[in-house]
Amino acid sequence: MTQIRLRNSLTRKVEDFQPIDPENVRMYLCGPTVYDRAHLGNARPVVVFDVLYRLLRHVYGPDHVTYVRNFTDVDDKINATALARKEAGAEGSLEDLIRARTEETIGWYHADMDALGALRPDHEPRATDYIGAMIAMIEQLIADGHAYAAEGHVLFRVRSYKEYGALSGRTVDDMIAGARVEVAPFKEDPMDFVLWKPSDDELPGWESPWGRGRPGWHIECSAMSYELLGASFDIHGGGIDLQFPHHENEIAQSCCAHPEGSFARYWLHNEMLQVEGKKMSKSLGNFFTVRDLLDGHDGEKGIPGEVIRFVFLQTHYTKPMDWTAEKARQAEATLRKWRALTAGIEPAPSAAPEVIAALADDLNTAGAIAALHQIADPAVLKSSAAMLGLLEDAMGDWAAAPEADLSGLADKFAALRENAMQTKDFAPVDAMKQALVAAGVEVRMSKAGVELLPGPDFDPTKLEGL
Ligand SMILES: Nc1ncnc2c1ncn2[C@@H]1O[C@H](COP(=O)(O)OP(=O)(O)OP(=O)(O)O)[C@@H](O)[C@H]1O
Ligand SMILES: [Zn+2]
Repeated sequence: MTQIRLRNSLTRKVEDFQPIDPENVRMYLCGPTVYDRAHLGNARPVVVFDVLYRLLRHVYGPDHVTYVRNFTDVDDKINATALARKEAGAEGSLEDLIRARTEETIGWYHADMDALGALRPDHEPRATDYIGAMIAMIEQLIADGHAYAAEGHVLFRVRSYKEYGALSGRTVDDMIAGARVEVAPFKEDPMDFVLWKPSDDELPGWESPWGRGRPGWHIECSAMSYELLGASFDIHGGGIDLQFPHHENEIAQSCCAHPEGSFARYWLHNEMLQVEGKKMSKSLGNFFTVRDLLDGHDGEKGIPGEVIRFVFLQTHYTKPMDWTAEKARQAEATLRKWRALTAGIEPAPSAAPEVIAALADDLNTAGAIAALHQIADPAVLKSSAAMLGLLEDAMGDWAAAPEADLSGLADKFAALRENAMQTKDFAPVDAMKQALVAAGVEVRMSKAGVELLPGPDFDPTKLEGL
């Protein structure tokens, strides 16, 4: 059996991966807060952990891996978007608007991540379906002296858990000095964090022993992972931005509520997708959405999901990376070549050992791609690329359509339009526009000029004679 090695953030070492139960290898990934479209950075963990999921399924068998990725559908940012809609005159109760917003966002998320070739996890729990489990966990923590209720809140008593800080390698005192901890009069210690908080009538809330309220973010993952994977499981993943405080708090809650278990054994963190050296994030405003990239935006043409995936996989998940148009161009050229080579070919029964070996070496995806370049047999290329979620039929045959070069036609159309301005005879312009539209070309006219973009029904054969 292939020995997988993974860099464990807990020990800061690359270790042999030994599952608790090879019959059921269990992995949890922190999923999105569903208030808006995912940006490109949010897609990086999805692609990285999808590759790990594929590798685990390959090594242990597809029926012996359980992958859970949650949806955080209770959050102040979701409430704020729903409230803004209500204030803008949307109909329905705030609760209906919140539900509509989270449903819509989950739909977008699925469509976007499917387009990147990510397999759906085995479970995608929504936090609002696990409130009872969260309340039970909080009660246990209070009973054991790890948490206390105060003014409608419940707080985790950080000093009650000696190992706190082990994951991020910092002491509690260092953390207080470095972090923006919220000081509140009802806290025993500024480090203590919220497990439960009160909701006013305007906000979604659930009845609890501490009054009507809602859970804190960290307890959501602890409760959902416990319910679906148990007190001890194998791998916990997420972006490095979640290591502190989110993951540190998950560990504290889970290990204190379930001392019989060890919570996650291997912690994996992906580094950030950056824009000019800074994390792409909603709060910095330096983001573009996955959908923008897929569909095209600001005059740029759309990029196939497979190309986006390939670009991600060329950088090791532990390294920060930038998105560049040049990387996308090169990835597209490689994929077009490989897709032409493997079109209509049945994948070989197994993947090339060098590709598996690279992936088993702490997900060396760049090494696996380098190995793909060396494969001459198209059948083996196809089965090996599938380990990375590439060259699969499920991605559609986007590369089958010839690259459309519409710039010559755009120039011609612009010249016709120029001319019509003088002659006041717009019939030739209209005729050409109709022909372009009939060929599935989107015609955009502005003061700056004419732009022709191939639409979803683009058929280049219909352009002949233009
Ligand atoms: N720039 C990035 N690069 C890689 N992963 C990221 C980046 N930004 C967020 N993530 C990851 O995306 C996942 C979903 O996170 P979440 O929904 O909490 O993001 P968010 O709060 O919407 O993003 P932001 O950080 O932009 O506010 C997490 O695993 C997080 O680590
Ligand atoms: Zn989490």
